[in-house]
Amino acid sequence: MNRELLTKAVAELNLELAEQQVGACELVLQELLRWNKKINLTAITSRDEMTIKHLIDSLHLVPELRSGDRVLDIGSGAGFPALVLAIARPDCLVSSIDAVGKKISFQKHICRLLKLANLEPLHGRVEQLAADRPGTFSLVTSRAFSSLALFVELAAPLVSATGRLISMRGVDGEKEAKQQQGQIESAGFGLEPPIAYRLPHKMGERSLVIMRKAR
Ligand SMILES: C[S@@+](CC[C@H](N)C(=O)[O-])C[C@H]1O[C@@H](n2cnc3c(N)ncnc32)[C@H](O)[C@@H]1O
Repeated sequence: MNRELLTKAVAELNLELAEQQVGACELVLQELLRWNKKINLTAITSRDEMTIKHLIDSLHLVPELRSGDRVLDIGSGAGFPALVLAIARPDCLVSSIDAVGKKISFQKHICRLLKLANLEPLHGRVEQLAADRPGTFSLVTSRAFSSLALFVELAAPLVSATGRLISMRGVDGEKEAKQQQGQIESAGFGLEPPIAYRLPHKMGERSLVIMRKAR
């Protein structure tokens, strides 16, 4: 992990991460590289790119969490953003779900290693979770999971009556959200102002599309 890059991003985002939380992020990347030699978990393997595209990108979601949030990260893969959220926000309870067992095994390994009690990695399909735990989560997130419309369709049954959905998207997030505003509203959500940001080292532009359950 590139500590300098991470520390700079933490300061710019006004986050308060203790040394132990920064160390936990470092360990996630170390373990990801180690596991990646045996099972394919990520295509990104350079130190700076992993720091930026996995850790710093995920950190942009941290200020959007409210204390006590019950978060679900759909299609969490090797744990981005779920692992970073759980490390950075011990005041929130994070569940993550992925259909691929080895990805969830990696997240469980990190939980054991870091004694991360506020992360619950679940192996399965989100469609089944919606049937098992309807209306459970105050915030449902995803990154690189699906179209915005499909995310809203799959997340809607899982979110609580006053909950929010946040889709981490590329540069076109705001445009996509406007194009699909009708569908989003018919699913029972209102669009909040999106958040656009740039990753360091010109590694891309990203956006957070935020939707709140309409009363
Ligand atoms: C491109 S990966 C993104 C992983 C991670 N969020 C990231 O940004 O690094 C999408 C993930 O969604 C998972 N996925 C796709 N459909 C799913 C479903 N219906 N239920 C649970 N997971 C699903 C896949 O197994 C895959 O790991």
